Amino acid sequence: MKAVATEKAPKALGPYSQGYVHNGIFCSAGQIPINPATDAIEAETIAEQTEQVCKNLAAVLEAAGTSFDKVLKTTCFLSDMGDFAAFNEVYAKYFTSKPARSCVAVKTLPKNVLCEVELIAVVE
Ligand SMILES: C=C(N)C(=O)O
Repeated sequence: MKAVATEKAPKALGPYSQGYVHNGIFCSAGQIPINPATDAIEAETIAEQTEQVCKNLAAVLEAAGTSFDKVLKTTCFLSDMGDFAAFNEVYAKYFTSKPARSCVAVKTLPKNVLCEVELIAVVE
């Protein structure tokens, strides 16, 4: 089992890793829209926050030796299901292979962000 760690994605906010690879499978931690260069949340709108989340996921996927086209499943957390359409618009640009997905609205997310996404991908 190998922990994934990259400075191109935000540091963990608590007792967890950015992800783990085991037996050809990568499981990521949930990514929220922190800019890893500044450790700050600069993105404001759901579109901007989704874009930052996807950039962070790109970084952990790369560090794990895989990519968006190898993603099997994502889990998406929104703080407001009213953001569903705007979230999907940005999400669809990155997840072009349309992996399996669950999307739920939750009461609050860490740092009061609007969205968080975690994923499972194949590492070949
Ligand atoms: C942001 C997270 N992934 C967390 O707090 O677990």
